[in-house]
Amino acid sequence: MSSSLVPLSRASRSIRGILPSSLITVRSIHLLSKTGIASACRAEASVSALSLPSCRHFSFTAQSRTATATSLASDVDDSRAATESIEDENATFEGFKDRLHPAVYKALVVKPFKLKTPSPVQAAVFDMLPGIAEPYKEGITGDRDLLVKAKTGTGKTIGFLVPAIQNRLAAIENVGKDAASPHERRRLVQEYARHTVGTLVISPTRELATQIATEAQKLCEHTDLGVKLFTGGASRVMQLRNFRQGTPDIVVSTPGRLADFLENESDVKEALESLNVLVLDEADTLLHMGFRQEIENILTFLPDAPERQTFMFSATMPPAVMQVARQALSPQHKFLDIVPPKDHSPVHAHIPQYHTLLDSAAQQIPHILRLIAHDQLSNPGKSKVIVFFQTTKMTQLFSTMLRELKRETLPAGHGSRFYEIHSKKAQSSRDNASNEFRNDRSGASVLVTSDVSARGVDYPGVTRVIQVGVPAGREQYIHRVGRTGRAGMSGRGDFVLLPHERKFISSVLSDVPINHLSAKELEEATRELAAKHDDDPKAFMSSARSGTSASAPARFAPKVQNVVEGMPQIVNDFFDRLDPEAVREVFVATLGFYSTTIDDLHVSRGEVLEGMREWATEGLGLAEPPHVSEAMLKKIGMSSDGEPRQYSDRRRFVGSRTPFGMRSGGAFGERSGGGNNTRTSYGMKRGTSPREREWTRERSDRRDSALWMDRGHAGSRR
Ligand SMILES: Nc1ncnc2c1ncn2[C@@H]1O[C@H](COP(=O)(O)OP(=O)(O)OP(=O)(O)O)[C@@H](O)[C@H]1O
Repeated sequence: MSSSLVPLSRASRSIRGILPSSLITVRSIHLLSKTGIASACRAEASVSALSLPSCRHFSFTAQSRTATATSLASDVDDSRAATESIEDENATFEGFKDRLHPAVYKALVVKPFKLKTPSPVQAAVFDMLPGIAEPYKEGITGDRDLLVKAKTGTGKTIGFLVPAIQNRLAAIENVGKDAASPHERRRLVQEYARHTVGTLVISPTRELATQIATEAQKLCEHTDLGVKLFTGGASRVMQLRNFRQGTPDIVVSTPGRLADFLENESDVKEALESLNVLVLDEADTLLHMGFRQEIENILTFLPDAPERQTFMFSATMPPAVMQVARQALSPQHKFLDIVPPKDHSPVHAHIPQYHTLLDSAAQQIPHILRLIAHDQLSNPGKSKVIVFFQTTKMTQLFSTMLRELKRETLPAGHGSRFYEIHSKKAQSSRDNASNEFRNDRSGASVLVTSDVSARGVDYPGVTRVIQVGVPAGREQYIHRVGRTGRAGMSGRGDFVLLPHERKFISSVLSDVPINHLSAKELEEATRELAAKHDDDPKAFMSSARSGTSASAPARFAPKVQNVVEGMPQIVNDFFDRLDPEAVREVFVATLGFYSTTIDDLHVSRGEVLEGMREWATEGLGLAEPPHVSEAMLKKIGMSSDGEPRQYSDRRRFVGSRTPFGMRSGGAFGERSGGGNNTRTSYGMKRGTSPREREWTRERSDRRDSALWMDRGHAGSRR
């Protein structure tokens, strides 16, 4: 965002934003009171029998039953830092009844949430109520800003929304206390509520912003408060109209759309000038390079501390970002680290994690399919898998391939439902996919996605997260795994690495409890489960029928063993239908990705390039590795001096049919240059996917080719 966004009148103002650390002295130490910690820990006691439909047991592991309050000054004066842990005791929301506003309490406990027990992070925050939700008034002091680190899926959203909502309710209550008449007071309250924003929540992705706004709306159900959502990719006009109707008590936004409105819409700008509470969710992402400048600029439009309270929440807080975070908070802020003192892993111990280092890229697709098959067999009628890929292009290609292959390679076959989310999709299509996956009850669903789904997004009941290839850093790995095992439920993480990515585990994830699983072990485990199914399909599927998640569980093939055994051949035969040009696009995009993560790989650029060449030939059956000019390699930071090796082996798959480098026509405008991949056929040669075959037949039947062209292209436009 350009610096012109900074209003001139405010440009010279002292911004409690991102200032050089030397300009701010961390001078206060604030610890949670003993009672505070005690009740935080009480809340973490064996919590169960919650009535959330998706969450039968919200029980935290023994290791996670300790709240830690650490002074922000600990690096300044270690002797004054403190860590306390208190024994578990049972706790319920009832215990916080006198601290929660009756309307908020009702939303949490009665309807719509029907929760029984606060999570550790919620208990720690609620224990600071009502003080933490006190609106600003002259002379107010105390620990009003919060920096909170708590594991993924532990209810941070409610943790920050409750004090934010209570702050707004209290602020409205304070308006017009000295008014001459009740009528005058009503007028003042209306005026205030209509023209000021109480809380602004900034979130890095549209999906997450939408989810937070929904959660806020539910929490406000028994109040008159209004929730407004600003996100890119949706109609500006509609969002502004919505903002101007009712009251903007809580505004949830992504940074880009917010900056746009602040710059161009004076009423939005003015309403935010008297903001009470700012929440940065996924704070480390927002304060990291990609968003930092935009956030800095947004901060210039908001009041400074202490008028503005700031809450920052995340599951991860790398030291460098922590420094920046501290500078964006008031000196009197509190740091809640809801991670047990000896548990340095930000991932729950109850989520078993496995990594597989593939011997060859040829194993990649079979291994991914086997992991999905293994999940369907391990969780019959309840399988819900998320597969993460490194880039949008890679996500598009694998989404196509997995959909095309599902019928013949997965136990639930055609009944397996696939969803696709990435930034090249139109927002409406992203929203639909997100909602449908969230509500999917097929018991055999798979979301294929890029990192737009890595953080914060809550899909209850995800049984497994599969990460294909190294992510963009340690934090991203943690957040991706955090899409499973949420709210105390079980889950599993699998991480699939190509040979050139082998050093990532030891160099980046050394403190994460991650087990090795060989491709062979998975193969055997899947085979065993398939045999068990085939022995007695009825008994095997009985858990699916008794399970609560699937409404009509997808049925398995009668002989799952045949499916499992036949999969490698089906995959090999499939390569013939792949469009080499699409593989080349993915190849280039992935090299670009590696150029930004090369330090985490601890291998040379030459080795990565070689590894990707093998991926294209061994893994995806190209006759030869894609040609990328030296100039292009230089441009994307992946230039290599090494000689490429000779490729001969897997030419049989495509080489004879489609000369490398020749486009074969492409599928419905969904080719290079991006565009919105609303079709499922990215990466397929024309006429090779069932749907395309069908459409191609249709086309030849019709004389009106123009009509066909319209149909073919319509879906790929935004
Ligand atoms: N006290 C509670 N009891 C039971 N379930 C809860 C409770 N609080 C929140 N949940 C549920 O737990 C799930 C995870 O909550 P939420 O998305 O807020 O987690 P988070 O900590 O923000 O995760 P992430 O770090 O991934 O953003 C949601 O489905 C939410 O409705």
